[in-house]
This record gives sequence, C-alpha cells and structure tokens, in this order.
Amino acid sequence: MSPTIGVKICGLTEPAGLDAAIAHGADWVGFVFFPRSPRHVTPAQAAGLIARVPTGGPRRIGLFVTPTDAAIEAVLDTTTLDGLQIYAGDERAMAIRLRFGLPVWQARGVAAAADLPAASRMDGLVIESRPPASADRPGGNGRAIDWTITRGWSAPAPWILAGGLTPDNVAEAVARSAAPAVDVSSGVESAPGRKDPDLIARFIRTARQTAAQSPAASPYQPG
Ligand SMILES: O=C(O)c1ccccc1NCC(=O)[C@H](O)[C@H](O)COP(=O)(O)O
Repeated sequence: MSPTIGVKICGLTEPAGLDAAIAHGADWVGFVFFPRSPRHVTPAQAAGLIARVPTGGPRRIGLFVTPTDAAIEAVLDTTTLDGLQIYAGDERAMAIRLRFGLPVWQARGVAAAADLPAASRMDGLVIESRPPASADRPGGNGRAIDWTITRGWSAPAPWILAGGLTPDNVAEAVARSAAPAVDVSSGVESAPGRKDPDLIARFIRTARQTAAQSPAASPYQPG
C-alpha cells in the first residue's frame, strides 16, 4: 500500500471549513492564536470550533507566535489541543514542550537547502518560506519554497511542507519535495480568513491521490 500524504488544514475560523476538513479526512486542523492574522481566533471561538471535532477525527493544533506561557495557558484552560505549532527559537520551543507536555511542531522558515535543520529535538517541523523582515506575520502568506531543496534532505524529525500550496499545485509540490505531509491555509480560502469547503475538499483529494515520492515515515501524528 503506497504511503499516504498527511494533510493539515490551517487557520480554520468557521464551522463550514472545519466540517469540510473533517469530512474529507484531514489529519490535522489548525487554529491560529495570533492577533495580526486574518485567521485569528480567540480561545472561546476555538473552543466552539474544536467541539465539532469528533473523537478519532483530525488532531487539533494550536498555532502560536513567540507566545508567553500565559497565552498558551489561556487556550488550554478553554479548550483541548493535541499539539502546538510554535514560531520561536529552539530553546523557547523546547521550554514550551516541557512546560505543557504537548507535542510541539517548530515552524522553520527556509530560503535554501542550507537552511534545512540537520538536528532537532522537536516532535515535528513545519518547513515553509522564510518571510521578508517586513512581513506582518511569519506564516499564512501564500509563499512557497523551492520544493526541490527538501528532496534528499535527511529530516531530523517528522516534517510537513507548508507555504503557497493550493489544490492546483499540491501534487507537483509533493512530487518535487518528497514531503510526507502538507499544510495549507490561504490556498483553500475564497478571501483572507474565509475557508472554501470545495477548495478544502479538492486539496485533500488531490494530495491523497499523490503517493509520497520517498519512503517517508508515516506523517507525524501527535500522541
Ligand atoms: O495562517 C496564518 O495567518 C498564520 C499567521 C501567523 C503565523 C502562522 C500562520 N499560519 C501558519 C500555517 O501553518 C500556515 O498553514 C502556513 O504558514 C502556510 O500558509 P499558506 O501559505 O497561507 O498556505
């Protein structure tokens, strides 16, 4: 049986998009706790959405940018997450891992093969384009990396390809990058922050039809 491609739908803000991700078998659904994002949700809003995720459904990932412990606590006091996607350096990401006991995916912005990490203590890595210094947020920008740079990379942790993916390019991205899993936000939206259920369905269907090009380990599934 050919290995499947893991799929994360990130930046969910409304029931329709979340329900489509669930119905079409996304492995992970992401919720953005970053006020400058058009996909920002409050802990209470996230709790209302996460209540729709059935047992055995996609893993629930909370996304934080250089967060304080209090910011993460405010979310975990309100709802349940299966993992944390963290935009922060190694030491802070590891401290969060130890403090909260949840799997941590560290986001890593890369511009060239030399930027790909050779070692990592994280549970997973989100590999995406390094934003320009002027960017008002580190992710969710629709910016793709050169997908060839990850082919042949000996990843030190389970990893997921993110950035600029769409239903129309995800097959090519997987074929060229040998990514075992993919992550999308703006590429399945009709407007910033408005997920399109049909685009979500097509993205997942297309990704699933694309057998992984490398004997990659099964995509990371938070415990
Ligand atoms: O989605 C956001 O608005 C966002 C804001 C701040 C930090 C990270 C953010 N998204 C993180 C993700 O995991 C996105 O899915 C990833 O960056 C890919 O985004 P896109 O290029 O829009 O598919």
